[in-house]
Amino acid sequence: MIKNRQEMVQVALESIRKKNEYSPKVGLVLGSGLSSLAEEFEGDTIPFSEIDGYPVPTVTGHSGMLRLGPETAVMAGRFHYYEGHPMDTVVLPIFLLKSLGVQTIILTNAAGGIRHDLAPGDLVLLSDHINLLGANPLMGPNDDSLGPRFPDMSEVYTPDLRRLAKEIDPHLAEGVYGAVTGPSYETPAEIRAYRTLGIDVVGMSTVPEAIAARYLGMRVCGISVVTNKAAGLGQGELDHSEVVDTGKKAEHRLRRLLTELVSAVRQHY
Ligand SMILES: O=P(O)(O)O[C@@H]1C[C@H](O)[C@@H](CO)O1
Ligand SMILES: Nc1nc2[nH]cnc2c(=O)[nH]1
Repeated sequence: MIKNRQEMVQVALESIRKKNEYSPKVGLVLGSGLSSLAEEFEGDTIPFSEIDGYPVPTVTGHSGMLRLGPETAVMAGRFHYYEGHPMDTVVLPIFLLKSLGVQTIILTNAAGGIRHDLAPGDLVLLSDHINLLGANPLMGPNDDSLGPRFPDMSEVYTPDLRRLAKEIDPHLAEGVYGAVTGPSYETPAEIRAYRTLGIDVVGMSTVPEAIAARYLGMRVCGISVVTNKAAGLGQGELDHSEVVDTGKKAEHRLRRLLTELVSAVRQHY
């Protein structure tokens, strides 16, 4: 299994290296409705379809391209467990970013707000997460040259990065992200249960990526865009097209946060 993943990384890396040789230190993954933020960052645009062995996103709002430049590598789109991908594929972008030279990763997503003070359009800086996916991307044989068999997860979201983000946007909310498989949204009863667990925002991604990134020794920052109140807390039914639309509307505030955070990271490390 591990061999497969490392082979996939190698194949993908070789096809990217035919296009450019940049080794940026900062990586970003853009969630639902956030793909156009990639244009904020300098680099060559490489469609996922031109990266050998790389899947193409099947979800609206994930454009499916890598923007690779001297300072940043931006994945506009990601692979979700609910799309039917094995965990190795879900975290392939993280292993690939690591092999490109990335040391700090900023993971973004669209999420449902569970905590009462969170409204659509709000940004939430992740302080921690709860993995309800029933799977972990590090299961299977371990390659000790990449990371430890039992990696510590007591500080997944690097405190220093959270401090930098709060300096840029002092009103930024903080909260715990809960990852579920989806693709069905939650029932109101599930949301009440998740609240008692301490989950502030709920989504279908990010956690496997964060686990893989910490395993690989990267600094990790997580940012959720609250695209809707979670099931039973708002009005009406949940709909992915609204998730994408609200994600796009939050782009302005997120754009400033991401661009300033990237420059702060470059100065800081
Ligand atoms: O990739 P993210 O986590 O931003 O996408 C969220 C979770 C589902 O893929 C989708 C549900 O609307 O948005
Ligand atoms: N699981 C889940 N994912 C989301 N992504 C955006 N909104 C939601 C939500 O309410 N629940």
